[in-house]
Amino acid sequence: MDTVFDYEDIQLIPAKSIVKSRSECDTSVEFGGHKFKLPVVPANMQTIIDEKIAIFLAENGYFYIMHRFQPETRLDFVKDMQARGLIASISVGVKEGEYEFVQQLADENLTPEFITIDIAHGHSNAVIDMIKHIKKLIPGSFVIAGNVGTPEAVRELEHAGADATKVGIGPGKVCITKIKTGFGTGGWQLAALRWCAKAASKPIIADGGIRTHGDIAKSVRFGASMVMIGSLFAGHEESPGETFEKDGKCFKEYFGSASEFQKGERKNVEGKKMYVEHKGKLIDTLIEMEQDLQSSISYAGGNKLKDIRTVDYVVVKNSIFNGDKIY
Ligand SMILES: NC(=O)C1=CN([C@@H]2O[C@H](COP(=O)(O)OP(=O)(O)OC[C@H]3O[C@@H](n4cnc5c(N)ncnc54)[C@H](OP(=O)(O)O)[C@@H]3O)[C@@H](O)[C@H]2O)C=CC1
Ligand SMILES: Nc1nc2c(ncn2[C@@H]2O[C@H](COP(=O)(O)O)[C@@H](O)[C@H]2O)c(=O)[nH]1
Repeated sequence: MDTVFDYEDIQLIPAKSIVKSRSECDTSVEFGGHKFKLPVVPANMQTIIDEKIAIFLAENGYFYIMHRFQPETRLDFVKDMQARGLIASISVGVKEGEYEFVQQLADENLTPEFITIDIAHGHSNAVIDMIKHIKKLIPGSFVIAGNVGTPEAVRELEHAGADATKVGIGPGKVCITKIKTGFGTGGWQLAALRWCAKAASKPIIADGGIRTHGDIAKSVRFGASMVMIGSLFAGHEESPGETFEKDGKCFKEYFGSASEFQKGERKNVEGKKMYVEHKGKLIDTLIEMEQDLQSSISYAGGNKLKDIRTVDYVVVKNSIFNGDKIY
């Protein structure tokens, strides 16, 4: 591991533009055999995505991953999405009941297009066993496994059969893993992504720590095929979190999947809750993300997402915000 840095420490260096308009730049990405409008996926968390949002995203060409916190609804969810002709993309854990759920999918001949194994410490035999279980029973599903933060973990999960790995332990906005345990990639997530991407032979999802739209381009530059985002997707009109009003302003709750609010108990808590100012419609954020990424591609001197992959960059420790606030 050489120098470490995070998103705010990096600036990408512009190259001569080859387009007349940013609208010529194509932000689409191929992932798991499907084409999506953006290399971005809202976090599979209960205050970020629900069934309505999943349908909206799938119908409009965006990737989504449904969370796993209403386990009893997942079978019908898969059936419903596929009956609509939409991609079914679900999450699973690693406890005993999850093995039975995968068996149930197989028994009913259901093959969700994507299954994400959503565990805090993904570099474990528990995840390796679940990858093997899914691949044995539902070989047609594209399996995303995580979360991890080292090249060894990426290699082991890929070797076990994962089709993609998710990188990010502790960089999330409502994450307290780094404080509670002393471990993780919080504060150096972008460098960890680069470290992992160098070892990967399959796609990587960068997960957590995205604070600005420019961070999406930086993730792509450092090896991400897809970028998972929580806080920037919280607080929308459609967001599932509860609305809260203070001093005439509207806020929505955003809480961690390992918070007491998700777990319903204070045991092994590694997440917290915050209130995010109301942001308007989800589609407006997605459109702005697309426009900003088109602009990034033009600054990269190209017209496709992959043109960002090869741009030069500089490390400007703690200086790029220069006191500016983003939003
Ligand atoms: N990306 C991140 O940085 C983090 C994300 N999260 C999110 O929180 C949610 C809950 O995660 P998680 O607690 O894994 O899920 P679960 O509560 O479903 O736990 C999964 C299993 O793994 C065990 N487990 C949990 N943490 C560890 C660990 N550090 N080492 C060994 N075994 C462990 C649990 O047992 P037991 O509970 O008895 O230990 C349980 O058997 C997920 O959605 C996850 O993505 C949570 C923390 C960090
Ligand atoms: N350590 C924890 N990480 C969590 C928890 N719940 C979710 N997450 C991770 O955060 C990202 C979203 O990060 P953001 O910076 O975009 O807001 C999410 O995808 C998970 O990987 C938690 O309780 N503890």
